[in-house]
Amino acid sequence: MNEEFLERIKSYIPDEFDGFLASLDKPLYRGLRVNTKKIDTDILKEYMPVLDRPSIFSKDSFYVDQPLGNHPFHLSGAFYLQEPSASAPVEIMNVQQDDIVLDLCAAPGSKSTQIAQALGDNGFLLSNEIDSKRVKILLSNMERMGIVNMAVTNTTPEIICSKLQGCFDKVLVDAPCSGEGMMKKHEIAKDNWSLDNVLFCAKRQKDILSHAYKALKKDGILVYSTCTYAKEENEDVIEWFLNEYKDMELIHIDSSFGREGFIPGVRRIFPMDQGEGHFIAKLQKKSGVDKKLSCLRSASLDALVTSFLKDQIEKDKYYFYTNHDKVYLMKRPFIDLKNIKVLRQGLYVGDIIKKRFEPAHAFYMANCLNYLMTVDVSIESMDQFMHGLEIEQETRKGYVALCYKGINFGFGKSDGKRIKNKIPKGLRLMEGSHVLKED
Ligand SMILES: C[S@@+](CC[C@H](N)C(=O)[O-])C[C@H]1O[C@@H](n2cnc3c(N)ncnc32)[C@H](O)[C@@H]1O
Repeated sequence: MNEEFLERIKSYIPDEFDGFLASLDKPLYRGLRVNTKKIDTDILKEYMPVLDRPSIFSKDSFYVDQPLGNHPFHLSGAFYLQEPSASAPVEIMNVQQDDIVLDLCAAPGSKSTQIAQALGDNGFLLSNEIDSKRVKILLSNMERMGIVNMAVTNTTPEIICSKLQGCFDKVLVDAPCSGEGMMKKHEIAKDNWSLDNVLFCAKRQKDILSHAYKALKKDGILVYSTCTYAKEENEDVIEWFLNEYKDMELIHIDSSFGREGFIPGVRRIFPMDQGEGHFIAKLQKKSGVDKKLSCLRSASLDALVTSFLKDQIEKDKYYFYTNHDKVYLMKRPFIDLKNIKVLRQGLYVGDIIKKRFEPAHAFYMANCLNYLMTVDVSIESMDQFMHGLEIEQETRKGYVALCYKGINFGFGKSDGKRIKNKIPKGLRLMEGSHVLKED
């Protein structure tokens, strides 16, 4: 471990330095957060007795020890694997059902999916990620979790915030940082630590915050978080921000977890606080404008699409958007995002291909649509399906949503006796890897 880094930590917490050192040899804290958009937490607890240690950082979250990537409820998006303290920033944000939220540094999406599950039918989340590879992972996590009222964009904070000035009730800046709280996870970070990198990150964080400021509406809330301990990237950035933007006010965080940071009101989580480490500050913008996002009219649909939708969901409840034969759906009007690089807005319903409509996997991942045709399968059939195989099951002919214990994990096309596999190749399990049997 880098000596200079350790000396700095010692200067921050001299009385607890030994505890900090001891924490580095302990296993990582692991956790999961229930996706309450897909399953009720009490029901999931019944199915998964392993969920017996609630997280101290947010409701619907638990400490877990074992790897659960192939658990049927993970594959179906009923939970998200998230280090427990990483859920604290969104808990502190206190998202309301109708909020319009911007997550400015969003990939891979642990906090975006957490924000989305707190929003109601009128709420909207814009998840932006600057990195063109990471944004694809973000989108696939949003799809797996079945998020409907959202957009995933791939641009800079400067572009997104200047085009949508004064539009957001809440903005999350979960900033790129030197990642000191991740050193246990990434061995490489231990050797790569340098003060130059800390200072480089601090400069970038200030830049991102100055853009985030523009996106906030009057009275809007900004949550700033990092997973690093460096004061230069945490308290110093917030002091700079408050000094630079006089209408920003620090809101005192008074949570039951973590501890007060090195300026009053901000929160720090050290590994001795039952999570790997985070810094959180909450601020409110006291002046400025309050603009509404400009909305689009719901698209009129081709007859092919209408007849597909009538067969699958109660179509009249939703708003639609079409682009080059692709169809998307939301529970609220679509947003005008012209001149912004958008990967997705809304739930991808499918494509018109020649004279037929081909549904998309994403469409069948949102449990909240109340699909008219679902089929619940055994864990063995789910395993077969996740390997791209057909399954034998009597159902009505046509497209069916496939569920495990009522939670959607994909779809297939049935001839009445067999269901043809429609799980995208990239999501299938590899040979030798299997859907976990529940404990
Ligand atoms: C700490 S991670 C975000 C984690 C995410 N919020 C989550 O909970 O899953 C920071 C993200 O900021 C992105 N990033 C890097 N440089 C950036 C910049 N200059 N502006 C905005 N985002 C940047 C990184 O690609 C990375 O995905």
